Amino acid sequence: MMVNWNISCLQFDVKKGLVEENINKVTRMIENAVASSDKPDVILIPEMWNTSFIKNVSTLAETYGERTKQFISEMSQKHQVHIVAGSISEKINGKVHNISYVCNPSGNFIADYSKIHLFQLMYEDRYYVGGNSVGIFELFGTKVGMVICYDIRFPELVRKLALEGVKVLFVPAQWPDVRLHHWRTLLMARAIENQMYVVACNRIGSSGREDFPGHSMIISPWGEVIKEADDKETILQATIDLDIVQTVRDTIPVFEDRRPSLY
Ligand SMILES: O=C(O)CCC(=O)C(=O)O
Repeated sequence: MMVNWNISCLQFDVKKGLVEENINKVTRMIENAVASSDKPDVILIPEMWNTSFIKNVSTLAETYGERTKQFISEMSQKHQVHIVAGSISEKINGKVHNISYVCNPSGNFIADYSKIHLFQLMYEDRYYVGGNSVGIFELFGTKVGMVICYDIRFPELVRKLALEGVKVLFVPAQWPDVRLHHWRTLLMARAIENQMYVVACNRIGSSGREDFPGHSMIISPWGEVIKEADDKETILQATIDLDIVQTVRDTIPVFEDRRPSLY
């Protein structure tokens, strides 16, 4: 089992509907990340990173789902890195999902997760269907989980992942500036209450009336912010030590002290 993992979050301005431009950006950022002295073992990219949220989502989902997956598979293999590929729109049985794929260095997809909670405030529920299963998979022999953006408002979901043994939570997002304090607070709370690492990658820039603040974060199981980006394009890098999860869980044994029969 590998204990120390190098993680890189690619924080950038996702261009609405401009798939090739976004793919080129991610290509360059992955090349830069793997060329650094802390070559990542895992790369995380933001929610809906290839098209952003667009009106004609159904057409683009059809056209670019496979194209995008092929690209991720090639990049993972070429650079020998795991990629937690944010999310994309993909049409499955005629319905569009906000779905993330995890690819290993052999170029094989080892997991997917379709966003469970759709964000009504931005009409996501009009264009997408929600997923029906939680996102749990293994990296280097350790259980990890994934939720997407709005999902972090649902503590029950992340607690369920923790109870199933998840030690690291990946969170791709397009979280707006006006609720930046919710983003930071909720991510820290999920890390503290579940005593797990939280690795969250947000976008920057603007789309329509929405501004995005970045502030991608890597948070320890003790709730400390190990690294936090500002609102500029960046590769947010940190090494996480998986042994710390058990140390924190032994220090304050919340999982032993829970009394689920009462709540
Ligand atoms: O919950 C929020 O405030 C933002 C969620 C969101 O923008 C999304 O899930 O796309």
